[in-house]
Amino acid sequence: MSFYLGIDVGTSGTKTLLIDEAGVVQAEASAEYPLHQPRAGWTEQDPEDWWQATVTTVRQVIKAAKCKPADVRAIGLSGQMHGSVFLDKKDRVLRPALLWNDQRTVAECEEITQRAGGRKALIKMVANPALTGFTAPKILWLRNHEPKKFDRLAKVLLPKDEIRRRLTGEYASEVSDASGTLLLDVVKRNWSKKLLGKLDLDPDLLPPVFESEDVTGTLTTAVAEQLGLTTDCKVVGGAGDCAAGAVGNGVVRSGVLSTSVGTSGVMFVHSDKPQYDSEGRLHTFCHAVRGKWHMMGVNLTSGGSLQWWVDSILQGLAGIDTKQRYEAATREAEQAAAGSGGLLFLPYLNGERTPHADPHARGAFVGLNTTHGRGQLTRAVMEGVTFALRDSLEIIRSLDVPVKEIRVSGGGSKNPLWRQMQADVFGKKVATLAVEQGPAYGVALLAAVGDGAYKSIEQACKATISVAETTPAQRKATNTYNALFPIYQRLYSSLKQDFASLAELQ
Ligand SMILES: Nc1ncnc2c1ncn2[C@@H]1O[C@H](COP(=O)(O)OP(=O)(O)O)[C@@H](O)[C@H]1O
Ligand SMILES: O=C(CO)[C@@H](O)[C@H](O)COP(=O)(O)O
Repeated sequence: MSFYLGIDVGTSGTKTLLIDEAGVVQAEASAEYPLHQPRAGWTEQDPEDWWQATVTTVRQVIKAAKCKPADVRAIGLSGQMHGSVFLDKKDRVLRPALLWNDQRTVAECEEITQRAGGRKALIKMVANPALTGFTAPKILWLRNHEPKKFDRLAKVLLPKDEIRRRLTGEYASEVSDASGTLLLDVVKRNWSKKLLGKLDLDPDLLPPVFESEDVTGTLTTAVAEQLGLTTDCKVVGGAGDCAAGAVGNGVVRSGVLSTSVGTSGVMFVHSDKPQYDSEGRLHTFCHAVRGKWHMMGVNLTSGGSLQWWVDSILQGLAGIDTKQRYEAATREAEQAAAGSGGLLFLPYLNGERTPHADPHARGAFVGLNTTHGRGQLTRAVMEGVTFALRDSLEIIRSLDVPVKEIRVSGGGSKNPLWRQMQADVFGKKVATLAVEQGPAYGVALLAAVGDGAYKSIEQACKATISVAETTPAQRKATNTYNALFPIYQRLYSSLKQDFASLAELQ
């Protein structure tokens, strides 16, 4: 029997699981680590924390599954996208990694756009506009703000690719995650020498780029010993967490769309050819499926908004564990009617990406009155997050991309109220999968494909992934949300200037 490991280096923690060749999960483990915010809008993590979490969870999973080391044939890696691991020539980490939701690079985004010859020229080279979360502006930030460290810079790796380096001793990336650096020619699926030249960046700073199912190396002797595996164990390219999650949801063909309510919110659609939103609100990235692409809208503080609300604001619920806190809060939200009594919430707590690429945008409750209670406020937070996903869905629909089926995933979608709310806000039934294991499952499948257990990723998904349940939209709630959504959409335009003025005062 062959087994495959999937490792997802997430923002809140690393999740690892082991599947057999039929795709059945044998064991899983997770380990959390801190996120550092040295200033408002800055987010950083220590790559060493990711490595320790990887070692701990792999060892736990191997111990629990009781499989023979030689039977673990391949590993797939997934991780939070866009993060920058800066290494010197001896592979020493130069500073904490800047993360996907870090907003410090506004000036560097302008610099990139200008050096590229304007926004249109940039999109032609790398399929996307410059956004603060992406990796290229982080490299320029290091050059502009920490020049001594930049002088020692030898390699820039994405979070999961740093884990790959530690597992195999190899520098490598793959097309889906590399798309989010803003340095990949997304159409040609290789680094854009043209943009690197215009940015005056040495191409050697970047690792070779593979397709997601390609084998990029095998475990080093020391690591194989440390993890209780063998040096024959392969490590495949893997995928950024969005593409990996999509593979884990079976979103590997046209017409199927997935949403994820994690810390971030993602609306992801498969595409057989590169397709663009001319306004650059959706990202156009390579899919983890060979020769395919995807578009996605990303909300920076999606489930993260409910997490903030429940953990930081609902102090009355302190003292009970996280799961119970969410359950208690959402039970109260369930008592409130759809539309939260005319209360709207904007989930832009840390700025936003889709549809408003605005690092200065902030959260807001609008429409408060003295009859509103805690349940309505909690419900408004969940509805605001769901409206933000609908913003992406509307852009996808406006591009004539077929939307036949919506599959929901992520921690938030495990909650029945949030599943129903998504169906009602989208005005379309949503599906949940029999086994929803997210990005770690997706890359474990990629590892199985890389090892030859399946002919293709499409075949692997067909054999292992099935829909368990569908939640239809309720007409009355959909009507309420259809009436509120245009008001929600107008609020950002009304407040945009004030968000900018507030930012100046900080
Ligand atoms: N029981 C629950 N009810 C509602 N939302 C939940 C529940 N449990 C988790 N969540 C939401 O899921 C989010 C975490 O989802 P997850 O997919 O684990 O995120 P990530 O991988 O980004 O850390 C939390 O921020 C929270 O909003
Ligand atoms: O920035 C993006 C995708 O473009 C995020 O999706 C990150 O990849 C992190 O995701 P989570 O840790 O919230 O799942």
